[in-house]
Amino acid sequence: MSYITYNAAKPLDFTAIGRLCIDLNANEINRPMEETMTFTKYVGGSPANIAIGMSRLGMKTSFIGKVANDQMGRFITTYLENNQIATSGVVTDDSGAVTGLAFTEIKSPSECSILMYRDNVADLKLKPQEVREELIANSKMLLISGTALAQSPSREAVFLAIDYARKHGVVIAFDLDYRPYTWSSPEETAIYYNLAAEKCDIIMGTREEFDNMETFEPNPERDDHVTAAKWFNYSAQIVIIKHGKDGSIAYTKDGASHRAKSFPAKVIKTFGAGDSYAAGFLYGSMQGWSIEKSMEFGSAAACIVISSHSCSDAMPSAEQVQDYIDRCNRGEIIV
Ligand SMILES: Nc1ncnc2c1ncn2[C@@H]1O[C@H](COP(=O)(O)OP(=O)(O)O)[C@@H](O)[C@H]1O
Ligand SMILES: O=C(O)C[C@@H](O)[C@H](O)C(=O)COP(=O)(O)O
Repeated sequence: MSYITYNAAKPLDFTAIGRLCIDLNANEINRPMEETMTFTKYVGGSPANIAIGMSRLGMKTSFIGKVANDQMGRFITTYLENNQIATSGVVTDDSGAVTGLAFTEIKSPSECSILMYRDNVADLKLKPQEVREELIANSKMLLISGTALAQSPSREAVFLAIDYARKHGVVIAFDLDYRPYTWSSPEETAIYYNLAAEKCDIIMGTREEFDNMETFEPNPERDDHVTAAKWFNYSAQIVIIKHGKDGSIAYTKDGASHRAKSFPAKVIKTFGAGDSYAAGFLYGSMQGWSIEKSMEFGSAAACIVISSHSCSDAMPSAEQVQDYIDRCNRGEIIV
């Protein structure tokens, strides 16, 4: 059972709204950033990574966002176009805003962190009037991402996109994607995350990300079941709580829970796991696969990305993901 019905008449499979940024991933790995001298540039930002993942998996994909009017902004737009992602919804800032940067530190395969430069970033300047209704109306799924709710006018742009999606029968997926930068208080974070989550069909996040939403409804045991149950009183059909290497649990509106183990992986760095998992899972859901099969696909896609240097550029094709699953099942991936 797949739990979600997509409108097959819509020409676009997937539209994401939110940040388009740059990742600068440390080339000299297994050391602190203080000792890192060179970085490789990739397109980044969680919703951008997920859109690239969906496109690599063969989904007709478009993006709604804002880029800086500079070399980095043009690099991002060109990369999306080269990856068959429609950019008619990507507007260029005219206020002198800059491109958000995420420098990544890879101290060890399990000790990774991100140093973000996000003052006056173009992605948070997306205005409601720049959100093209027809792009959303023509999509089977809209993906929103929590960081875009951190500031106005991007916050209002995302809420308008949600309204358009609901008006036109578009499935809404919410990747919580919590980045502390640009949020001003735990209360502000919880209020806007909750307001958005109420309207979404699929909600995905890590345990820590869901904790941030529970400021006003403490869940002292950090019980996944308690967390998920709340959302079935609103619009949610599926709530996924991710636990890194320990796998993930999907709760569904019928009261069932579905667990996915992680696959073995030769990990280079852990970031990018969530974005590739999201792309793999959402792809499976759009194929009408069971929750378990979709989660398995997401988990294997995550392994491919965390075994690679980049997030966006390493997003796999469906054949690569299936091959990874087959190799794991044959015991060929030994960590
Ligand atoms: N070290 C790991 N080894 C294998 N799979 C992993 C590992 N870390 C994450 N994953 C896979 O990626 C999924 C998402 O990872 P997680 O770390 O929970 O999300 P995020 O990157 O958003 O923090 C997990 O459910 C798991 O399937
Ligand atoms: O989200 C960002 O702005 C940075 C990402 O591009 C980054 O590479 C990353 O951290 C991915 O996040 P994750 O998939 O949740 O680990």
